[in-house]
Amino acid sequence: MSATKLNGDHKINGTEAKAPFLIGVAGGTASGKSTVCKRIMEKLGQVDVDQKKRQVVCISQDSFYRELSPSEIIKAERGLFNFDHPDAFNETLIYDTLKDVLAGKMVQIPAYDYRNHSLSKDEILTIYPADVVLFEGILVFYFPEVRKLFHMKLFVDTDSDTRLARRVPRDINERGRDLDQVLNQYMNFVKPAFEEFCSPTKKFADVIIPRGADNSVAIELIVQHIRDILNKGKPCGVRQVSPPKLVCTPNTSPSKKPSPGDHLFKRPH
Ligand SMILES: Nc1ncnc2c1ncn2[C@@H]1O[C@H](COP(=O)(O)OP(=O)(O)O)[C@@H](O)[C@H]1O
Ligand SMILES: O=c1ccn([C@@H]2O[C@H](COP(=O)(O)O)[C@@H](O)[C@H]2O)c(=O)[nH]1
Repeated sequence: MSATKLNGDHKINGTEAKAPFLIGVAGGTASGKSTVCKRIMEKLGQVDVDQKKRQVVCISQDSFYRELSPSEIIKAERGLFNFDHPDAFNETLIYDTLKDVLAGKMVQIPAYDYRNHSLSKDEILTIYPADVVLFEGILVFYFPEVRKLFHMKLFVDTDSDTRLARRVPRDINERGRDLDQVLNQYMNFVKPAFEEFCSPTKKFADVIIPRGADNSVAIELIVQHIRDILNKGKPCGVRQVSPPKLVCTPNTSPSKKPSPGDHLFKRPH
């Protein structure tokens, strides 16, 4: 799954691959994990940047659902497969992929096709080496070996009624489900698995974000912390990789007015 080609900042087959700062973002379904990641990327001026040049990238744990057998697919179509159990994920592939990411390698991962309960054969996402990698999903802190890889762990803590109220329209409108299927799956699998497997991982978080993306103060603090860590080059907590060498340089050149995406990180000369 990992590729050997590295982008311009790296030596192909060399030793100077960039080691990113790896952030895990966990939380219950529809808690706002993806939205929080998007806000972080926006605040770091990354959203409009070309994929190959992004300094902050995001990977979804959903790209690591394991392939289902034909009988499991039939169950899934009836809302009878437990996609919220740790066994639904390919733990080894998550670990190996994150190790490659930490080694500064480019990785290619399939998008997840929620309508067909399978990894997309057509949409392959290329994750180029970056300075900061966000890895988001319901069970990203569940597997101990995976958990140890993160430099920072965030848990998006949104009230379960709010999460259900968001999940129902999302699953119907974006994931091709009907109301009965969504509610049955929620009551039979999603809610019990959240309580058994996801919620207990909150204790591993460095930062808990109540109310998810609505919590702009928490997001701003996290973004500032990421900037500080990158500037200092000395992340605290688990350290398995060298920090990226970045300095925070707002573009204040008198000849050029700063514009929204025009800020934050610049490599030292
Ligand atoms: N703060 C918020 N206010 C309103 N809607 C939100 C908020 N955060 C997320 N949503 C919506 O809820 C749904 C789930 O959010 P998402 O970020 O995809 O959650 P997750 O990644 O945890 O599943 C999406 O439709 C999203 O637009
Ligand atoms: O085929 C599938 C795969 C996953 N799900 C549900 O998705 C959520 C995880 O995604 P979030 O974006 O974090 O909500 C999980 O609760 C699974 O139940 C699915 O329904 N079908």
